Amino acid sequence: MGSEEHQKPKILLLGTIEHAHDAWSRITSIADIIQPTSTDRTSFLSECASGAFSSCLLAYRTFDSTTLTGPLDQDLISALPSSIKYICHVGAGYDAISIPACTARGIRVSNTPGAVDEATADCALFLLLGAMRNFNAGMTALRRNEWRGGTEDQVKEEEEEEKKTTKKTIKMPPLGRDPRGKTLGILGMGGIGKCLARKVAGAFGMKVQYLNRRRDWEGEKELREQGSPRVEVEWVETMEELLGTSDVLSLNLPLNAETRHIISTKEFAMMKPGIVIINTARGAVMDEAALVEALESGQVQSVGLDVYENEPEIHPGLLANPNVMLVPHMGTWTVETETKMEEWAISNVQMAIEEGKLRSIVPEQRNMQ
Ligand SMILES: O=C(O)C(=O)CO
Repeated sequence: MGSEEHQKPKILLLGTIEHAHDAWSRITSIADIIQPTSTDRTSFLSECASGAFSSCLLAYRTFDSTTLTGPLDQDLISALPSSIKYICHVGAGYDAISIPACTARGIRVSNTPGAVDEATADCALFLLLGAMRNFNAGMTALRRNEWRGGTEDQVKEEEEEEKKTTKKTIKMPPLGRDPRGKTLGILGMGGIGKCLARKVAGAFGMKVQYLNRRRDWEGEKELREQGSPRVEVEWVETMEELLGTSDVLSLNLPLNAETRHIISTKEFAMMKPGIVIINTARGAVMDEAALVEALESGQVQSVGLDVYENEPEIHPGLLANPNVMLVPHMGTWTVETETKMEEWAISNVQMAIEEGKLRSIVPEQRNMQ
């Protein structure tokens, strides 16, 4: 036997292993790890051209490694050595990777779908309640040393004044709305959407309806049979119906060429006036400039956002609006979930090395498995 046959496969590590060290140690025992020395896209492309990664079988990448490589678009995929056969992404959303470019080069891509569901749905729940109850306006007033929009003394003074007259002078955030009995419309009924449906029905007593590319009969049955209390979800056939009859809209669909700006001026006009919108998917599924206008006109009452069109930049119209609750992309930001995501991605690496296939290949490539 030649010595080549005993060589371990090489793995290109884009990003770092933060949590799943035990799982990663299984990989380091069966593969050699190559890490780039470059610090930006230009030098990364030069490093690719220098042959530094030649003979790597697979690339493991984190969401944050985009700051090094930029998006894994056509140019970057073409720069990778032809030995790369798999890209194992840590995260559910893989919009930073051009799947057509990978498919054309025979590169199979995996993501970590189920691992993110609970934490992302919890984040949506937080944003939903915060946006419905106008908590952001009250919380930011407090940080300005104001009590619900005025100093405590001012408020007391104004209360005294109010007793003498019938004049209402106390500055308060507008009254919020209770979620109970309201209708949540979910756009995109995947794992996160279903998890959210279960949570809002159980915790808040909300009604749930959804729009998806296809009606998910199996998912509806699961929700009915496993939900506690029973979760009855209604399927709606059109965007008009979803937007026109939902009190709250949650965006839970992946970002791709078809879903970019799926919510824009025309869709805002179809919405029930005063709707509340939650986005934990990707910023660019909604047209941010159009959202700012819809908030200013009052067509949209309030929003809760975890994701933005040009992260880490946020539209100034969103930052300035007290009816906007903002979280800096922290949907999966928990020890348990980040660990689970890394472990899931590592299980894809292990399967690729040992069995030549992926545990969770992206849906567009199912026929390549
Ligand atoms: O899993 C994802 O796609 C995320 O955005 C987590 O940060």
